[in-house]
Amino acid sequence: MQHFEQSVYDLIVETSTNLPGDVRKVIQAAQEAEDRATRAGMSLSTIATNIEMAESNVSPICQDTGMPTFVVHTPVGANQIIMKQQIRSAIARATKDGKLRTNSVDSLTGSNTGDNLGPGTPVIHFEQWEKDDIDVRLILKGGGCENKNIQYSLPMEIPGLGKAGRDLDGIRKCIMHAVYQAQGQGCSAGFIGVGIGGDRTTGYELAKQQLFRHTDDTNEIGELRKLEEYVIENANKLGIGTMGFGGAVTLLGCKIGVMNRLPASFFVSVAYNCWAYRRQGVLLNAESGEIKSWIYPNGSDTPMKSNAADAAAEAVTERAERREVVLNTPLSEEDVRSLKVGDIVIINGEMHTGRDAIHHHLMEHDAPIDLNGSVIYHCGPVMLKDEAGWHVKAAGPTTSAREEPYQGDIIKKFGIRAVIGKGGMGAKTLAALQDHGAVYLNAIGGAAQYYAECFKNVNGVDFMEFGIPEAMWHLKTEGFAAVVTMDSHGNSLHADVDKDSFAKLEQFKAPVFK
Ligand SMILES: O=C(O)C[C@H](O)C(=O)O
Ligand code: SF4
Repeated sequence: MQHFEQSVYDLIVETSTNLPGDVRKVIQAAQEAEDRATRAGMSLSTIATNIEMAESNVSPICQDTGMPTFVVHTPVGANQIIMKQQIRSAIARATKDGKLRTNSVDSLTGSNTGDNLGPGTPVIHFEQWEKDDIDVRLILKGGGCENKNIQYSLPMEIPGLGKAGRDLDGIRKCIMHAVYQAQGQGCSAGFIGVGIGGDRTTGYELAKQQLFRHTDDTNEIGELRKLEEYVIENANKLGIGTMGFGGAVTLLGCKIGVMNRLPASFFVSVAYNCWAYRRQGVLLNAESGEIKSWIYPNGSDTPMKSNAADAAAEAVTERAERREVVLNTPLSEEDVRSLKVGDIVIINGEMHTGRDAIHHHLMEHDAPIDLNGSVIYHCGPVMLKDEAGWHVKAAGPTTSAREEPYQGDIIKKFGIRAVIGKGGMGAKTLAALQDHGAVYLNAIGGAAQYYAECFKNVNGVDFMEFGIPEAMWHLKTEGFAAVVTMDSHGNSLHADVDKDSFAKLEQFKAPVFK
């Protein structure tokens, strides 16, 4: 077993940096289905470029490298204690090498362990089997999409869809609602795993297990296969689209499993996974721990299409239809008041990251720097330090909705002019944008390599005590492009898409599976 740790390390790196071939194919099909000249089409092109960049940089596809979750099948008698130790050391090494973000946080103190090890992290499930080899599978599922998991307890009344009973049609309603409620916040277009039955814990486990299925497999249970097909076809009629920008592709995959339940309980548990659907696996020789084969198709065999001629034609169409505005920081009130939903903004100058801990902190304290006219980026990057200083290794946006309780007050208190994030914000922030003169810009979630390239220098950092993802990084920025989705005139693309998709959801009220 002298190679076991190295094999697990290779699995971690591959999972974090090279999206598997079956997932790539589904994303390519989405690119073909979506009109390239729309915001959703453009976002999918950016996603495709990001996938390629991550592979060639051998760097994380998304900066949120998730909760590392291993499922290990071993021959009877294999030493699981040693395997666990080696998995943990492979995790720590991959973190040190910048292949994983420091993602393990003490829930009471908020302190980051710095090596992805701690109570409950990583998650390792062992199972024995009759075979001679060891099968190790890993999924890296990020926090934003994890927050969009949802569990239903039937029978219940589902918003927009009415009564959902303890039958296939009730399950159908739960799943349709699960896709609706995620909107763009879990970095749609996404994949869902559904667990029918079990208790609250095993139901979710079953849902997550579905995410280990191959994208093109077929469900052995006839009625579940039909339900999977129904959901894929109809969830895509909700019009939520990539990043919640509206569009033809909202859901990329749906896998449903079933287990027994207690007479009193009927849970439908849904695990939502973003497009950055990072899961891989290896079959290992149980003697040496060497890799015999990979379980899912290798990403490198499915290059993402980036047709230069198409892209150029697209850019011309784009320019004709949409305004592109270049802004240098600090921004003035006049700069941001002139922006409208749909405009593309290119930012140059200094930008500051700020997410959960910083927003909470700034409510009661002063900022370490002058934030007048500033741009705040909701982002928890992957950073590495060498002799030359800090470097940005991955830096896509995080879900902005979590800052909704603070954002409006923070904008006014410090004179912030632009907030960049993903998934949009609510009514309180929209009102503050209008009052104060500020704008919300939506970046493409998960496109961590694409945005990391825009950061030319790390000018400084504050609040390192909050850990790398939560610290306030001051970054010299060139050519950071994002779309105005909430402006200072009371318009919100997010509110519009939500309202629109809810009206569409209501059309799925009538029974389908009797
Ligand atoms: O933590 C992050 O960087 C992002 C998170 O996965 C999110 O989707 O909000
Ligand atoms: S930022 Fe988006 S792509 Fe990355 S883990 Fe979160 S939900 Fe997934």
